[in-house]
Amino acid sequence: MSLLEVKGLRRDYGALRAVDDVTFSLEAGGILGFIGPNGAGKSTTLRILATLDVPTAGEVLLDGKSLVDAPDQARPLLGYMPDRYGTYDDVTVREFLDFFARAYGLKGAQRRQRVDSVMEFTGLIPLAEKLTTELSKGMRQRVALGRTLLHDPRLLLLDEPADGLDPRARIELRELLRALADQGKAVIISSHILTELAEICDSCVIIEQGRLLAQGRVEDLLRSGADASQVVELVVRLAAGTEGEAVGARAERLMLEQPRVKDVTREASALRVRLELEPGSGPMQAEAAAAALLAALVAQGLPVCAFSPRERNLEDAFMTVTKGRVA
Ligand SMILES: Nc1ncnc2c1ncn2[C@@H]1O[C@H](COP(=O)(O)OP(=O)(O)OP(=O)(O)O)[C@@H](O)[C@H]1O
Repeated sequence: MSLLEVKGLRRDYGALRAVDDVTFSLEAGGILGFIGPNGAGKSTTLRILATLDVPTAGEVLLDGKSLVDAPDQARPLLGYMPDRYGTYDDVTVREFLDFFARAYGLKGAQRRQRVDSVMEFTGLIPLAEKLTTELSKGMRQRVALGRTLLHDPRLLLLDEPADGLDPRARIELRELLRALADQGKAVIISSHILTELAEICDSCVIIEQGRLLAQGRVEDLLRSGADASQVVELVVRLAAGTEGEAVGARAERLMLEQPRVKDVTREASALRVRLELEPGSGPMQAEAAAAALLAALVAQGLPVCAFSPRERNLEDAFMTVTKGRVA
C-alpha cells in the first residue's frame, strides 16, 4: 500500500463541485506536482489532505489510517504549508519556531535540539536572532517550511510554495525538497507554474475544474502528449550579422513555404518553427522533416548557427491534456 491513497475524492460547495472524483496515490520518498489553473481545486484538495476540511465523498488513507474517520491519528504524520502563511511581529526566527515546537508538544532539550536541527536544515542558523518581519520572502518561506518540519511529518503538503520567489530562492527550495524526499518524506507541491514543477517533481497530477485529467511520471506525461499531438517544434538560430533583420525575414518566409510547417515565430535572431506530421508518424519521420528544413535553409545560404528540437515541457503536456476542455 502507498503512503498516501486518495480515492474518489469529492468536495461540493453548495451547487459547485470543487473536487470531482479525484484518485491518486503517492509513495514515501516521492515528490508529486499538483498542477492546475486558478480555481482548479488544488487548495481544496490539499486542505482536505491536511484535515482542515472534510470531503463530501471519497476516502484518504495516510499510512493506512483514514484522514476522514480518524484525523487525530493521521495529523502527526502530515505537515501543511498553506499558500498564505503569516509570521508574527516582534519575534525572532528562533522564537517563532520554538513557539510552534511547544505547540507540537516538544519539551526541554528535545525541543531545542529539534528547533536547531530544523534551522540547520533550512539554512536559518545565521538568521536565528533576526525578527521574522525583517526577512525576505524567500527566507520567510524557509521559516514556514521549517515550522512544517518540526514534528518530523512523513507527508508534506505545500500549497504554491514557489509562488513569488526569485529564481535563486526557487532553486534553493527545490534542493530542500529533494533532500526531504531523500530522507523518505513524501511531498505534494501545488502550482500553476508548470515549468518549474517539471524540475522538482517525479510525478504529476493535472487537475482542472475539479477533475483529474492526467497523472503519471513527468517523463511519461511529456512523452505521451508529444506522441498524441504529432507536433514538432524546432528552434533555428541565425548568426547575428549586419543584415540580421533581412536575413531573419528571408528565413521566416522560406520556412513558411515548406510542407508541414504550420507556424513560425521570430524573436531576434531565432525562429521557432512548428511542424505537424501525418498521424502515425514517429521519431524517424520527425527527424527526416527536420533534416529537410535544415537543408532548405543551408541551400539558400542562410547562416544557421544552431538548430535543435525544442524540448517539450509540462506546459505543452498541460495544453495537450486540457485542450478543448476549458469552459
Ligand atoms: N469555502 C469555499 N466556499 C465556496 N467555494 C469555494 C470555497 N473554497 C473554494 N471554493 C471554490 O472551489 C473552487 C476550487 O477552489 P480552490 O481554491 O481549491 O482552487 P485552486 O486550484 O487552489 O485555485 P488557486 O490557484 O486560485 O488557489 C473554486 O471555484 C473556488 O471558488
